[in-house]
Amino acid sequence: MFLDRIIGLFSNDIGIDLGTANTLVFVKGKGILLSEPSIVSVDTRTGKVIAVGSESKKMIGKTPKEIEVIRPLKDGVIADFDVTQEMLKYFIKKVHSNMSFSKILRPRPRVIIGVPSGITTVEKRAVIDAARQSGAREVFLIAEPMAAALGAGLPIQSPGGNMIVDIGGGTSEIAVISLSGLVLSESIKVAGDEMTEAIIQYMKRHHNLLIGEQSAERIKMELGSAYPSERDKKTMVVPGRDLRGLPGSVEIKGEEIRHALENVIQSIVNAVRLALEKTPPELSADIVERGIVLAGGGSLLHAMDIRLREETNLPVYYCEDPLTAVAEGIGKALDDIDLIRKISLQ
Ligand SMILES: Nc1ncnc2c1ncn2[C@@H]1O[C@H](COP(=O)(O)OP(=O)(O)OP(=O)(O)O)[C@@H](O)[C@H]1O
Repeated sequence: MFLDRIIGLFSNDIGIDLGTANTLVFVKGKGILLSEPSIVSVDTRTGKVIAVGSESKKMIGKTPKEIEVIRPLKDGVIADFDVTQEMLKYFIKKVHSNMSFSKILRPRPRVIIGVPSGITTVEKRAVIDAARQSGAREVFLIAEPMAAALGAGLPIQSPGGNMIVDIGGGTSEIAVISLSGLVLSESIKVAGDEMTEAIIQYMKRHHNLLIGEQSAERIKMELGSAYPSERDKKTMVVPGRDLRGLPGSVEIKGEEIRHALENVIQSIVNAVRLALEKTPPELSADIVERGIVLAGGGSLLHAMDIRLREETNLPVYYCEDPLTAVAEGIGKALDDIDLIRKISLQ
């Protein structure tokens, strides 16, 4: 116990938003020190990790066959345990490498990790084990929508309904929070990455053009939208490979991409409606007044707020920075051990 406290003094506690698309690390007292894609490149002959994070993302679609670019998380949960552990180890080491004590002592931080609210017991164990084996001395898990609500500055500890819609890469989570607890949560495995995939499939089916994930993501950000607007008229020339395998390009319009994304968006809208239907009436009244708060990178799809406003007849707002809300929320929890104990999932 005493030794643990001494070690704690030398270790900067950290919060990790372990996302399907991006991992963010918040260091207590310092803020978000790392934000990198959750991607790892592995040499398949030796099993050795070659690159992690941003370095690895640059390799997508450009590697020789002996290098595999892996996303160790799928749908918000660990799909490849060993690679996730390597990635966590690398990120934890990276944020600690600038701190002088770490040259003398191996840091053993307390770690809080944001996970999807629908996580199973087995998946929880996998996340905790990965963090422990990456050097954590104590691990707490908190539900991503709870962390996002904290990060967005919602009054989660007071009696009153707060609705947060967190659209990430792999999961969309809708939660109603009151008195530091999740009154209800809906978690669906449909979010930003499904939008990207829908664009890849659309280009293949309607334009006979094969495009990579990075091009599809760019189209989503520059042309995609969730509601009719001026963007419908915007055009873009997309390079790719035709079905014969030859390089080619096609001009596409915003309106087409809006239609290509429709099924994915409708699934998210349906999940929000379902959550609203399940919300106890007393809390519904608060949500009518306070509105719905949007977080997560997927919510940045153009006009997502307008679409949800139209579909629910409720006010819908973005939190200050949707991409960092979960990490900021975990950061706030790091300052308050009582709050951590109250909201942690274990
Ligand atoms: N401007 C934008 N427009 C549309 N989508 C965007 C935009 N910016 C980011 N995204 C999408 O947001 C997603 C990543 O969001 P985020 O980093 O919140 O997810 P994550 O936390 O890694 O995922 P999860 O919570 O599901 O584990 C990606 O699908 C990315 O393409």
